[in-house]
Amino acid sequence: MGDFSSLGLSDWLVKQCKQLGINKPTPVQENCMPAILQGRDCMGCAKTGSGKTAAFVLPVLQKLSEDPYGIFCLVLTPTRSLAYQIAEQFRVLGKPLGLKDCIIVGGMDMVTQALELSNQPHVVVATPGRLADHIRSSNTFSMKRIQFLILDEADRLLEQGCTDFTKDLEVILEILPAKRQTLLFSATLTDTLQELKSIAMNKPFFWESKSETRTVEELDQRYILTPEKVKDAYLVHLIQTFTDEHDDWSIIIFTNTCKSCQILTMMLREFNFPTISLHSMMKQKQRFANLAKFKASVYKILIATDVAARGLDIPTVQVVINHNTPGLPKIYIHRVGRTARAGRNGVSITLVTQYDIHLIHSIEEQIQTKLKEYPVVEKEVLKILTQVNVTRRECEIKLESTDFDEKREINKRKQLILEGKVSAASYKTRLESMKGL
Ligand SMILES: Nc1ncnc2c1ncn2[C@@H]1O[C@H](COP(=O)(O)OP(=O)(O)OP(=O)(O)O)[C@@H](O)[C@H]1O
Repeated sequence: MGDFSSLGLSDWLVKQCKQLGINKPTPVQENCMPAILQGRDCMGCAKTGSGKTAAFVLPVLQKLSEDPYGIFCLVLTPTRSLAYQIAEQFRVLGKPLGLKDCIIVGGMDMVTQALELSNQPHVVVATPGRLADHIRSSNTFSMKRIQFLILDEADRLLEQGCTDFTKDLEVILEILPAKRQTLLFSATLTDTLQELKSIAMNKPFFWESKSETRTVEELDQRYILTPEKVKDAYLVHLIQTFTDEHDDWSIIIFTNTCKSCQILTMMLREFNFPTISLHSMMKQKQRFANLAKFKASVYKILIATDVAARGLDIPTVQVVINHNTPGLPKIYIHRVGRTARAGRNGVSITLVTQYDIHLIHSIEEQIQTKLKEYPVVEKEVLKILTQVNVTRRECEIKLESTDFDEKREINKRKQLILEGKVSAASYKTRLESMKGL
């Protein structure tokens, strides 16, 4: 493996990398960076935690240093926290350039963002929805001269999931110059390859890490077969065991809904575990604050929905627990990829009920790895079963006495209005009936 200089990177950037402990390029960097520096479009597919971010940040910074002007580069990414993480990499590596960046995500003040955009930043990192809102509502900035468009987690941006970015992407692509370099990265590009190729128009250089498995070798992948009713007792038991055995550890627990995230957080706190949550029903500022506290190890346990499944890079995470078995192998790959990053070891434990066994089979088929059973002394779990289930029920009752469900309903309807599926008038009627007016 060569070093960064031999890939064509300038001395000042090699020095910046060294300062951050980035000495040797990872395979995705070694393969994609020369093509990007030559001016080619690029699609890079490499496992989670393999350094895809620096693979695009470094060449962009190099090109920017040769001919600096704003707005030079636009990065699109599916989640708000990822936008901050990517901007941070640009900021740290591009410090000697006096790089100006701007983060455009939902949940933050539009006016401040519009001002920042009109201030000609070199790099804009955005989630598609909010950037499209700015394009629709203002003409104070132009992206006509951008050199780079980067789609991070590109397959997620193009898939039509519960948050559908495709309409916003159309609005954004409309204002970008046809002559630009387009770079697409993800750990799971292959499923949407054809759609992606149509965005990277100019015969993209395609690189995929050659490996039989789709998860990293340093990850120990386990499962626990459990009846639904015993799941939480297993969870509490697992966390207690990790707490007893390790000083320097963090755990991310993934669950399928915001409500479940909230209840599990309340429940683990009742057991005095330092727990914090991250889901889309929380205000943006709260989400950032919680993530920062988790990163700083003030809280050792983060309970999250799939809003945190992709891209988050938190080196201290040693364990990922799937409280529900993910319905799609792709989601599993991203979730467990929050641990065992950049060559470190990690463990993932998926709680599997009898109804989820077929999901595990399709996950195993996709990742080309068999999950191993995680050994647990069942007697110990059964000892705490009643206490855990009673605590959970108490938490459910507590949550029901708050306006959590009402807020959830309001959020759902707002989303439908934004997507044009429901009229504002029918929303108002429903809201009034909910309030008993
Ligand atoms: N050449 C390198 N040597 C050592 N560490 C590196 C190198 N390049 C990147 N890293 C570090 O590896 C970690 C993971 O990188 P990054 O977040 O870019 O992964 P990724 O491939 O984008 O993962 P994901 O698919 O989960 O988003 C980061 O902390 C980053 O600083």
